[in-house]
Amino acid sequence: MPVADPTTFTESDFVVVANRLPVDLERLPDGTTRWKRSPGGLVTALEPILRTHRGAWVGWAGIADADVDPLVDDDLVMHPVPLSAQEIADYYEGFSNATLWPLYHDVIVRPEYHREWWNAYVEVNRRFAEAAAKAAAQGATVWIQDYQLQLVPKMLRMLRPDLTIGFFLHIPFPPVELFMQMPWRTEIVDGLLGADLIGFHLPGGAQNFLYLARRLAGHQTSRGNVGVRSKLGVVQVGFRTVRVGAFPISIASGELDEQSRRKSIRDRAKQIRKELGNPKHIMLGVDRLDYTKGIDVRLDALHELIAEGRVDPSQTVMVQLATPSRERVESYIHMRGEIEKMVSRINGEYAEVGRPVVHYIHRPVPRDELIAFFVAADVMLVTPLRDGMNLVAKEYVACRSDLGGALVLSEFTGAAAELRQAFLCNPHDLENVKDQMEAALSQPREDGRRHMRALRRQVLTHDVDRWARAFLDALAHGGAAGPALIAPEETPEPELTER
Ligand SMILES: Nc1nc2c(ncn2[C@@H]2O[C@H](COP(=O)(O)OP(=O)(O)O)[C@@H](O)[C@H]2O)c(=O)[nH]1
Ligand SMILES: O=P(O)(O)OC[C@H]1O[C@H](O[C@H]2O[C@H](CO)[C@@H](O)[C@H](O)[C@H]2O)[C@H](O)[C@@H](O)[C@@H]1O
Repeated sequence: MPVADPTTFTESDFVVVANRLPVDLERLPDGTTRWKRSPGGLVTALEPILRTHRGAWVGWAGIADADVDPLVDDDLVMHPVPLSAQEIADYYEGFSNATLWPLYHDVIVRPEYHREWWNAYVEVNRRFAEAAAKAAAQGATVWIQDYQLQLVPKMLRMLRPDLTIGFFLHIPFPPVELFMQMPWRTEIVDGLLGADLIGFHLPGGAQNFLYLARRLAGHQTSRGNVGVRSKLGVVQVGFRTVRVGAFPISIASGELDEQSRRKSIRDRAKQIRKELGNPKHIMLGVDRLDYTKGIDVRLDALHELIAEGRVDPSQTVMVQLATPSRERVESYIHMRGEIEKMVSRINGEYAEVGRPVVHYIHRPVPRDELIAFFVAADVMLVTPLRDGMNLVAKEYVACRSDLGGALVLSEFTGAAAELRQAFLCNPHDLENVKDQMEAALSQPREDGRRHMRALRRQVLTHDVDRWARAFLDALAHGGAAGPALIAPEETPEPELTER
């Protein structure tokens, strides 16, 4: 990737600010470095958008103390924000991923609250705000992403009042009772309110935030429910109007549909089936190795289904692709051990030599290989205990132009609100997960085609471009409250502004 001369940069009219750049710098054992694609759905979703907008991306390069100049790749300008090893420990692994991540994912793991982590979070958010202020042209639009950067909207507004500022949260915004645990709860709500528009995946997250803006921060807010890509909520912050809305993210579904039809991918899918021993059923899981994803849930369910004779281990294989993630955070280390024990246990009890029941891969696989797995899989298992959206579920559907396959999908994902024809399951109810897995495995072909057709209609008509356009249009047409927003039933209730 070419490294550009920083003196040649002009400031950009459109800037995305995210914890990670779309590429990570990797240090190789011989001391040299190379760039590789960053993990996760945020990068998958935003990279194509930013390339079409010819914008700039401000983010961390993924390793400690990397003092890297701005880079250009195909018209996309990237501004690396350096983090020290201590800041990675306190801001990224600590406050972002051992405080906010578990708190916002229904406290599946107990969040830890440490003042030094918070201090690092404030400090690093300030650095991102300063980098964004430098990258943005006069009057530019700046779109800040996700829970790692919730203080940036307010900090950036103070530095650059000329900017239009959007914020999007990619993970769930928690119920009020949980958010109230946070010792710095008011600072976070105030930080977000620096934006002109705050976006969530689902209306529920937006409602939770509106309540907090009223009860915790003492601002007047609109009444009535927030809609999906419509009917925004309003928070009146002094003379400024902040809008709050629901914008479910998606994928570049048309492009993925096309890629998955390629002969090379179809051939590879057939070869995968052969390499797996031509089983009758292939079940697939694709996740970052994260305790929110419910990988343990699907392994437990498979184990019991085999033990009860409802799944035949000589005819069924499960492939679990688990990308390494946040590997130094204690809860992730623990979970990896548990999952690997479960995989060994199932194989120990039911595999034959040369024929494992569960194939477990703990490293990222190339994109084309992943698409071939989606094409090959008869049943896709997406069983998170909580997930903001889950793009994998949408990717599977986009890859099934053959109308084959079945999707088992947790009700606790954002995607479940849109993919109603999936085999929806409650991951906290193991019997229900087992029933839905069994139903997906034995679904009659014609029913499967009908379900997949409906799922594909949803995913292909609601792609990532539509998501970005809906958010950016709402951001551009902000300003003073529009006529729909000052309707009588949305007049703020004075009594609710009490602390
Ligand atoms: N190329 C590649 N992409 C992966 C792999 N594992 C996961 N992904 C991608 O990472 C993204 C995960 O997004 P999502 O399901 O929303 O979950 P998130 O990890 O919590 O952001 C999807 O676009 C996946 O296709 C892998 O092994 N290789
Ligand atoms: O950057 P990491 O710590 O390695 O984590 C990867 C990303 O994980 C999260 O993704 C979320 O965003 C997806 C797209 O909106 C959504 O589908 C998914 O449900 C979320 O979990 C995280 O929010 C990103 O910031 C991370 O980069």
